[in-house]
Amino acid sequence: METQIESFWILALASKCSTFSSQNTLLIIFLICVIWFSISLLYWAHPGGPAWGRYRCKNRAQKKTTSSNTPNAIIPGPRGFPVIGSFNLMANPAHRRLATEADRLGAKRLMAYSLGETRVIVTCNPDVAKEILNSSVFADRPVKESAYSLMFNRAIGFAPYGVYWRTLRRIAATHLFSPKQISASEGQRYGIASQMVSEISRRMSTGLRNDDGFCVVVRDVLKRASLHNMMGSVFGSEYELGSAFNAESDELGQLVDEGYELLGKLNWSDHLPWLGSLDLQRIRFRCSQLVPRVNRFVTRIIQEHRTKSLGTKTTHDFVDVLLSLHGPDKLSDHDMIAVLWEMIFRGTDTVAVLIEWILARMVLHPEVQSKVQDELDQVVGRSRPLTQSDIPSLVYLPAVVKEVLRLHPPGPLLSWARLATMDTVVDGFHVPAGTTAMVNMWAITRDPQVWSEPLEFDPERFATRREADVDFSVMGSDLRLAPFGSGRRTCPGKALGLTTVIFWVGALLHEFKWVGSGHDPVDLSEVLRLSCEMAKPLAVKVCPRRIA
Ligand code: HEM
Repeated sequence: METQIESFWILALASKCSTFSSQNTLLIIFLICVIWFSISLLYWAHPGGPAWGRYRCKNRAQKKTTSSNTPNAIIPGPRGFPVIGSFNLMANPAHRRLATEADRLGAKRLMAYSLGETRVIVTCNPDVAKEILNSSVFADRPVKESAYSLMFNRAIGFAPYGVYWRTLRRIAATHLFSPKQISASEGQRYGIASQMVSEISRRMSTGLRNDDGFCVVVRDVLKRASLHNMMGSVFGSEYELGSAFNAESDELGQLVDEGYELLGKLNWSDHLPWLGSLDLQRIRFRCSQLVPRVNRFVTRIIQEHRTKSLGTKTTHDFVDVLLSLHGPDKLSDHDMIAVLWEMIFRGTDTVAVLIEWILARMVLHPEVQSKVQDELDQVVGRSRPLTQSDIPSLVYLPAVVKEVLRLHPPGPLLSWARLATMDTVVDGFHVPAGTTAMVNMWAITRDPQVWSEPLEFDPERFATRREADVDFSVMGSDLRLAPFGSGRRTCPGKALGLTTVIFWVGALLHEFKWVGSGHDPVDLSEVLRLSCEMAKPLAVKVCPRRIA
């Protein structure tokens, strides 16, 4: 903006000049470039890089006219590159790069950096994380073009903090995520678990064959099971996992995959607005192709529910709930589509990604797997499948799930960042309104000052070692391990997600012994998309262990 104003004055002066020739035009363009370049360098010279430099230069000028009591210590951080800042830090896997940089600069408590024109702060410290996540100042999300294009600004995830967002959270908390609703969907979880067991057995006998015999790649089964589970709770639909062709769930699966890919990308034009019209990564184009397909799909489901509710429908899914709202809670069709689409979208990948990490760890640590299975044998016995009522009697299985959440949180940077809605102070530093704040949960859960032997996979730390750790809550009260976030924008689906993961993992470990495929050993490399997945899908062998 400043550069544009300066250019305007130079051009205005030049136009008054009688000797305005092509030679002078070149000189003026050269001068503009020099001025632009000098200003860029000036901004870039500040700790944290260009976006922080721009803010401080402007603010210094303002401070001369107003008196301010805010702390003026400078948050340490990398300068990155002129104009673009530290885009390199967001290259995959961003959580590792950010942690290494914070360590290098001694800025683990708070580090500032720039993504183009966006000021960002990130913490690798549980106390500072608490300060950020639990503050009402950070209850908003930064604008992300793909999220807005995909309608998430009218759903919970990206709705601005305010009455509309609060209404949606209340409706979802009452009708989808309440303990009553979660136990009402017990039968559905059980049914899908049995289907998974059959499907994995089928794939094991007919699946991929290598020198080592047959093996099964579980990701597809987990994702489809998770999608069916959400479609059941939200749309009331039921599908068979094994059925070779199911047009409806295939189509929704594709829509979710495409949305997941788009939302997980770092969009340059979110941070360099002057690139906006170019759509260099084709994100806007792909969103514009996806949204009409989502609209058509969800509108059809809503219409079917409208027609059915005119008849004698007894069961109530989340579409029925939204259609029954009245008064100020009533949603337009467009908003309803956004909310339903978000629930399917968010509930599918997180659960599947986490289960794949847990199974990978079980293959890598057979002694831990045996211990879970011994507990299952004691509590359930081998003559019947696991049921939800067995879960409260299990101690070691939840400890294993917590330990995997610690080492492989599906959202290592807590998926979606927060936005400062007003000037504030974090860890004694002034943080201006409009700053994006991130928590590096992955770095916190691997910090040797927070966890003893943090790189060891050791579920015992949550099972037997100290009483306090058996009761350790991963739901957001203790920021040493808060994989679902914390504060006002904490994950509303956390209880449903965790219940599903614990039950399905329990069922899969009760039914099968999981061993590595010699041909495709377990590879713990990560790739950070919207969630942090295994870069190489898990391929395993399973042996039935229960008496049929
Ligand atoms: C293992 C499972 C899951 C994990 C690890 C997870 C993780 C997260 C995280 C880290 C956040 C950001 C929290 C923050 O900013 O403090 C989040 C937000 C959210 N999650 Fe989950 N989640 C899971 C399951 C689910 C499920 C099953 C649903 C819904 C069906 C869901 C719906 C949402 C929504 C709507 C938000 C946005 C909340 C808001 O902005 O107010 N999540 N989740």
